[in-house]
Amino acid sequence: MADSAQVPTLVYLVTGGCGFLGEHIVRMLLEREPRLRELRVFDLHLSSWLEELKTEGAGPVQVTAIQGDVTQAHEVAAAMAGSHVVIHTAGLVDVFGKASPKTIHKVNVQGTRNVIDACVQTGTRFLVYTSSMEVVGPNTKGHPFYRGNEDTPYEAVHRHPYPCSKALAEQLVLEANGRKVNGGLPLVTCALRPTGIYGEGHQVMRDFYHQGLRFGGRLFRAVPASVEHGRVYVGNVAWMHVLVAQELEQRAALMGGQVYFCYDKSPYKSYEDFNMEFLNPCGIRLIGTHPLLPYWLLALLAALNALLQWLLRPLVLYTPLLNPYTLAVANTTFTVSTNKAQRHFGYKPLFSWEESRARTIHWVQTMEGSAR
Ligand SMILES: NC(=O)c1ccc[n+]([C@@H]2O[C@H](COP(=O)([O-])OP(=O)(O)OC[C@H]3O[C@@H](n4cnc5c(N)ncnc54)[C@H](O)[C@@H]3O)[C@@H](O)[C@H]2O)c1
Ligand SMILES: CC(C)CCC[C@@H](C)[C@H]1CC[C@H]2[C@@H]3[C@H](O)C=C4C[C@@H](O)CC[C@]4(C)[C@H]3CC[C@]12C
Repeated sequence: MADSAQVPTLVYLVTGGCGFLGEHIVRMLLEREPRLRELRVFDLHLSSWLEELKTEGAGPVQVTAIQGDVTQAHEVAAAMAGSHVVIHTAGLVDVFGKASPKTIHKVNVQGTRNVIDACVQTGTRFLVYTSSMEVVGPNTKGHPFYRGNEDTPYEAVHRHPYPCSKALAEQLVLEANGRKVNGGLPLVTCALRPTGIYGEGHQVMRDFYHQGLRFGGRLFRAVPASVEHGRVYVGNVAWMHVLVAQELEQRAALMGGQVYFCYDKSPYKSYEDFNMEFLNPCGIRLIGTHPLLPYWLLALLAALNALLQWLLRPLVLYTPLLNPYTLAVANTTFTVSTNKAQRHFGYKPLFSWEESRARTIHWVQTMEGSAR
């Protein structure tokens, strides 16, 4: 990337730019990448805020909305032609059985292969991939990963289609580092592994909030408070993506082919206790200091849900929050403690915990159908 502090020259492409994380990345790039000339937002479904951004919020940057499908190689290549950096965040995030394993594989693995091939074909040299903590774990054996880092040994065993697909896609991205792109220069790739992302726009938080409202302002504890679940604020995840994209050229030898957990100062808590940091100030209480139902009963209910999903599939899509996989993830300690991103590219969280919390609470309070 040419050093062009005065004249913006860079063209970025963000796949999945209309999603929860994608929107934050798009807005962060517009705020924090002064070298940006054009920002291409590629997504299967284009959002209405993009139109507003194009007319009002983008300043001198040209924002180009591209409705497209990452599973279609020609669409990806056409969108990518002439871009310098790709942030590939599009993905099918499904742990509830909404999509078939085949579709998850197609979008997450074949889609990523198409992005890599398009880089090679069009001469795009820098690729940042949104991976996931799930590439590591929790594993199917329920082993805890307690404040581990990128080098912590852990038996990564995947069976669920989502983590399987993310692990395969990440591997493709890392293996592609150094591949020659059109023009003869090497591709530089990097993968970011967020833990559970929270913040403005988080669908699962929205679901828990509405469930709490339906139960008269109450949620019932299902996971022991002692199980730690890693969480990271969406603004900090977006900032990490932008920083990696900015630093990849200068630090290609160090950063190329590397993985980084996404982290910030969010506290270590159980999944439910963490959610209560936001839902409590919005009028929702978590009932019980211990899970109200014993684990064996929850496991039975989860298995029953899985059976019902299978039986009902020909008639209706039954996708409850509780299934054997979500129960296992929520009940297994998985937290991260690392400074690799700081050492390699100077990352520091842009948002403090207090700010992340305040922004998320404000979003819940102003959500459609909220109690206020
Ligand atoms: N949400 C989390 O907690 C979390 C944690 C770790 C990693 N991730 C990863 O972050 C990325 C973004 O996740 P998110 O939570 O913002 O999900 P999201 O569903 O809100 O966003 C994904 C976006 O990708 C788009 N997309 C899906 N299929 C597509 C296709 N075939 N072609 C083009 N676009 C397509 C969707 O329309 C959507 O806008 C994913 O790759 C996910 O695996 C998410
Ligand atoms: C016992 C149940 C009632 C609790 C249900 C909570 C469950 C829906 C939550 C718990 C943990 C959540 C996952 C976790 O934060 C990390 C990720 C990684 C990311 O790549 C995709 C989302 C995912 C799987 C979260 C999904 C929702 C989970 C399972």
